[in-house]
Amino acid sequence: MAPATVLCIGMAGSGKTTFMQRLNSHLHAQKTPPYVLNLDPAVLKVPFQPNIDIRDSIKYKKVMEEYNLGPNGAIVTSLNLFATKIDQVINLVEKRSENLKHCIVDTPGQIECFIWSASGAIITEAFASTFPTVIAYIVDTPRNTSPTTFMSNMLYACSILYKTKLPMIIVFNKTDVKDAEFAKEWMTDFEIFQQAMQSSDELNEETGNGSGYMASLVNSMSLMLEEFYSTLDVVGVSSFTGAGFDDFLKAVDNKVDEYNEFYKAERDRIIKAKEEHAKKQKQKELSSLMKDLGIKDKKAAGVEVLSDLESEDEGEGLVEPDENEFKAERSYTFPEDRYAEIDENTEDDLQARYQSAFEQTAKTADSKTAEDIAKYIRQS
Ligand SMILES: Nc1nc2c(ncn2[C@@H]2O[C@H](COP(=O)(O)OP(=O)(O)OP(=O)(O)O)[C@@H](O)[C@H]2O)c(=O)[nH]1
Repeated sequence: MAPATVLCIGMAGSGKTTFMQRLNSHLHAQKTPPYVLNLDPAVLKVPFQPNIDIRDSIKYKKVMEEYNLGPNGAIVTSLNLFATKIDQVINLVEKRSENLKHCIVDTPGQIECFIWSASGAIITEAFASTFPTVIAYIVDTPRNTSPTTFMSNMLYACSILYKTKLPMIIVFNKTDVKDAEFAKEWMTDFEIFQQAMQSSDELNEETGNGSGYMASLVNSMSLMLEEFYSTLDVVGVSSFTGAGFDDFLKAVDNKVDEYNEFYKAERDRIIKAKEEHAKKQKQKELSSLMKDLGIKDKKAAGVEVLSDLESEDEGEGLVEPDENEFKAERSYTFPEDRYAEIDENTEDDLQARYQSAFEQTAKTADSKTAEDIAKYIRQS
């Protein structure tokens, strides 16, 4: 069975690393030790034993010096370097997957370095396309008791859901300091949240009596958030005491079911659609190439594969030309004797020509894809 991958994401100081440590020991106590990854290159000490640690292969300080980068640039560059090896990492996890129930991943506190970078997307995608993958969004509960801070944090979580398109669990951490009931209530009862906002000093300071532009904006956004909350599982935990970790694991199981039922199907659909589009594109290119080569005997040339395309896309496929018109139009490209050669070619010979023409097209298509990827990375 494929292990459930939990990506721990959260603002700096929300307690991701401590949460990872507690989750690791909790799973060890249940005799189901997880596979542990640390993807934070800048962390000085990790209080758990990771199976794979980005710091073993990439020295963050050296990256800073060598590329003359600031702290965040160095995190992104370290992740870029790591992303080039992600297939090897996935292979390592896959090799152990038979005996694994969970794979847990710690990420850098600078969320944007991970979520909004090309390498973060590559790493997330590599996991999500191999294992059922869930985001655990860690929230520092005591620091989110103000409705505006709370809502900003939830908007950030929403943008992560939008970017990763993966099932998400909101984990209210540090419940030993502040119980998470207030937050759960805000997420389930819109009126209670509105009341909290109206009596919020923070909001009143800016708008006089909580009724200006800010208040109405916050109101509209909280309506949008209601929709977002309905897709989430919410748990309160204390990474210090270990409270709430059984609930968290139940939420992971729940989200894995959701992943298999909805998210995986959606992912597979997108990947299939992309593959089919690329296939059609290649067939189209091949079709016009065959036309340019002036190959008449479609069957001998092995182009019966085009029949689907021809029926779907009339006029764009390989069209049987009128005999006279064909010769008159193409005579400057292919002299008469060449035509004779084509017509009399054996099936094998034509197949070889077809093959080489196809490879040529494929090469062009690949280099275009590579160019597009480079363009995307440069833009993002
Ligand atoms: N009271 C309490 N403190 C916690 C809990 N979890 C973490 N902390 C404290 O919160 C602070 C930040 O914890 P970290 O685990 O380093 O947070 P992080 O999100 O990994 O931080 P970055 O690596 O900077 O992103 C530390 O002082 C922890 O001791 C908790 O459940 N309860």
